[in-house]
Amino acid sequence: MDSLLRHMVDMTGHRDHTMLDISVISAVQELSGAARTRVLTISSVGEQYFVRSRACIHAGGVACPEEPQDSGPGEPIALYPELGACLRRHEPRAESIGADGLRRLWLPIWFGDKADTCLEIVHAEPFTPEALYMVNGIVSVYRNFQNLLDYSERDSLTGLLNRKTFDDQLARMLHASETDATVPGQAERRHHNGEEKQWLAVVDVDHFKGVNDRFGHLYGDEVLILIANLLQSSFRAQDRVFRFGGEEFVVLLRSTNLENARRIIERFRADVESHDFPQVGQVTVSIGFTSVSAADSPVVTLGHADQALYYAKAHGRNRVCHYEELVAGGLLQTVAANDTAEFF
Ligand SMILES: Nc1nc2c(ncn2[C@@H]2O[C@H](COP(=O)(O)OP(=O)(O)OP(=O)(O)O)[C@@H](O)[C@H]2O)c(=O)[nH]1
Repeated sequence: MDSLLRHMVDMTGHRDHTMLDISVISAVQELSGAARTRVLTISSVGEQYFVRSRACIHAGGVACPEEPQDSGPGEPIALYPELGACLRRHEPRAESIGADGLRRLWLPIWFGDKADTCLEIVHAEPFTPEALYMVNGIVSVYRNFQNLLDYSERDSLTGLLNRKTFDDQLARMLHASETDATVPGQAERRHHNGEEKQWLAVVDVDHFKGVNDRFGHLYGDEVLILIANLLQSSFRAQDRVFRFGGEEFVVLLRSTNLENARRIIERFRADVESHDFPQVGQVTVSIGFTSVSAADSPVVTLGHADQALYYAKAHGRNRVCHYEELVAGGLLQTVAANDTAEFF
């Protein structure tokens, strides 16, 4: 019991999803004597579901986060038919015995009818009812605590990440890109497709005050929610989408070349332009984007994207502008920046 309490104290002491993941798999691993425990992210691309390992611990090992690579959304769920059936039927758990004779127990973390996280426990022996009871208890605490963390990290209107989480997510993305650089084959890919970088885009709804003034705040809110949905469906699972407040959104695009970044951002702009917003009709967005480098502070990077955004606003709106291109063309000037502000 001491050990269980110690793990509960550890789990509930974190204010960060990665640390929470690590403490839950450490707890399950130690208390159930598993061969391996993982936290899986479940994502969908179109109609297909995929699983990706987010954190892992082996017997006698140290739990650690697993950074996603850019090779795709993960393994197709078809590789784990029992888990796929469990998710389709909204069941609390699934079990299977692998070719290695080891048992796998999957425990999806359900929030309503959605589960984008799942615990996987690999065990040599069948689970006793006592072990299952304890693991289910840990999973319930994990779910409640994840819910609390989500609540503090997300914008209540759109469900997107909020401004508070931006610096942390940016640092993670830069760290992950450094890790990717050591993956065999990445250097060749860069050589063929142009340099892969991280990108930051600032999205601002055009004439949004007019939407509120003509249709009222409720319809204005609905427009923001629909734009948030379009953002989430336009960008990849590895990218990050934030609402910075008001009608301003920020996207962090992970590891792609300039041509792709421009194409993805432009596609989103066009998606908004062609969307029929109930009652309101057509809405457009202006977007400024820039490359992200570890050498620049988040404030400086945001300042660059903002400069490009204001250029787009001043030159007709409903367009995408690239900061480095505007500077190279003499249309914007870089101004010596410090870490707190940049003026132009
Ligand atoms: N409905 C709604 N409106 C909001 C929210 N947050 C900010 N706003 C409104 O967004 C509007 C932003 O207006 P402005 O900053 O003048 O910009 P704009 O009308 O979009 O014009 P441009 O950006 O120049 O194209 C203001 O009227 C705010 O009151 C929100 O959460 N919901």
